[in-house]
Formats: sequence, C-alpha cells, structure tokens
Amino acid sequence: MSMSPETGSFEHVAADMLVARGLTVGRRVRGVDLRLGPGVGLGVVGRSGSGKSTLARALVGLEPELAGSLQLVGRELVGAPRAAWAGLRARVQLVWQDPATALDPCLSIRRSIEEARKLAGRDRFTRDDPRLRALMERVALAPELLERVPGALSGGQRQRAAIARALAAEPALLIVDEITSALDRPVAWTIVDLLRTLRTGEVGLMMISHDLSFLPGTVETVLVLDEGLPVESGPVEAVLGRPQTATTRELVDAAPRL
Ligand SMILES: Nc1ncnc2c1ncn2[C@@H]1O[C@H](COP(=O)(O)OP(=O)(O)OP(=O)(O)O)[C@@H](O)[C@H]1O
Repeated sequence: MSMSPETGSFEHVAADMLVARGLTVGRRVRGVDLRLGPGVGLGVVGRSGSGKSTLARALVGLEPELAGSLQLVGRELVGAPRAAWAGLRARVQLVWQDPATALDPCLSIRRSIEEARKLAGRDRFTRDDPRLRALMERVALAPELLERVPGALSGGQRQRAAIARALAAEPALLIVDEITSALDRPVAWTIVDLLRTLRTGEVGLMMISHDLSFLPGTVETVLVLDEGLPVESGPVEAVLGRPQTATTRELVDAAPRL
C-alpha cells in the first residue's frame, strides 16, 4: 500500500478498502459493484423498496444471505466464518434511518459512545478524555449533552449524537441511511454540512438519500438502484444532470432542487 507518485494521494488504496463485485443479497439486491474507503464518497439512490437499506445492512454484516464478492482490505467475506467479519465493526459504521432508534433510548449519549468503542475494540474514553470533547466538538454538540438520553435531545441533536457514536469507533467508512429524512429542511442541511466537513478528513461516506439535492458537494459518485438492480452509476453531476434511465429521471424530477 503506497502513495501514488502521480497524484500524491492514497486514492487508489483508500477506494479498495471495501470492494463489492456482483454482490447479491437474497433476492432483494442483485449484482452490485462498488468500491469504498477513506476519502471516497458514494451516494445511493432509488425508489422506496429498491434495496438501498438492504445494501447498507449487507455492507456492515447484517444480512446473512450474500452471494458474489465482498472484500475487506483484500479479504473475501462472502462465505467466510463470522470471525472474518469482526474487522468490519471497527472500520465501517452504519447510522440508521430512524433517529429514535439510531441510539439506545435508555442509554445516555456518553454510554452509547462507550458501547460503540467497546464493540469496535477501542480503548475506553476516560471521563474527561480530551478525545471525547474533540468528538463532541466535531459533531457540534455541547459536552453537557453527553449525560442526556436521546429522548431529551432535538431530532437534529439526536442525529449528531448518532454520528458521534459512529465516529467513536474511529471508522474509515461511514454509511448513513436516510439520516435527514425525519428532520425539517434547514436542520437536515446542517447535518449534510456536518457530513461534508467529515468528508474533508479521511472518513469515507456512503450516503443513502431520497433527497438528491443533498448529494452534489457531499459525494462524488452515485449509484442508482431499481428493484434491487444497479441501473446507473457515475459522477454525481453527470448522472443527475444527464440521467440515462427513466428511473434516474424520475428521481431527479422528484428532487426539491438541484
Ligand atoms: N428483512 C427483510 N426480509 C425480507 N424482505 C425484506 C426485508 N427487509 C426489506 N425487505 C424487502 O426488500 C426490499 C428492499 O427493501 P429496502 O428497505 O432495502 O429498500 P429501500 O430502498 O431502503 O427502501 P426505503 O427507501 O423505503 O427505505 C423491499 O421490497 C422490502 O419490502
């Protein structure tokens, strides 16, 4: 794994961290190719029920019925024993769609963060750990909110806390599944801005969003699913600006503004 002499970047290596080739999930997603890793941004769009969440769940090891290939840093996971999937927990974090269930409602934000670190095999944050303070700053949440349960936060704060929980695992890749859909538009945009800030670091992003206007400036490429099948993919401006399929055109026409 070496830095590219031409570009001076880790682009090639980074994009190869998680590689799917012809990835199939039961009968719900079929034949998906993608490359994800630090510094890579991919949007996944499609109608309701097109398989976006199923794909996201498959990429964090929550879907048992896999076929095709899914490699983590060159190691095949499809058909591998469960132990082989353990490395995913520290590297890939999924933030769920529903802000009410993204975090355990009974746990304080501090406890949720501790739990995420433990599951990822990271060391514990001490009570006044500067890394904990830095994490809260990174998601623009006041440190006092650490002691609250999710129900005592606003919807936007809850999604920030869910992102903080995911980042606590120090992942190389964040997968966010419709995390703005329960928020009103101004608040949703603040979350999109946060994702954009995270992208300037080394974190890779796979963003599932039914609102296509959030994608340009946040991710570079987009994959369109239709009934579980990939129907179009490429640079986000090209795919959304000149849709090649009726599915993509329909999604673009339904977008609030692009
Ligand atoms: N656990 C499951 N077992 C069987 N079928 C499922 C399961 N979860 C979802 N499905 C079905 O798989 C298909 C894909 O669902 P999925 O939730 O991945 O789509 P989606 O694109 O994320 O939709 P949405 O935008 O509504 O969240 C749908 O037909 C759905 O009804």
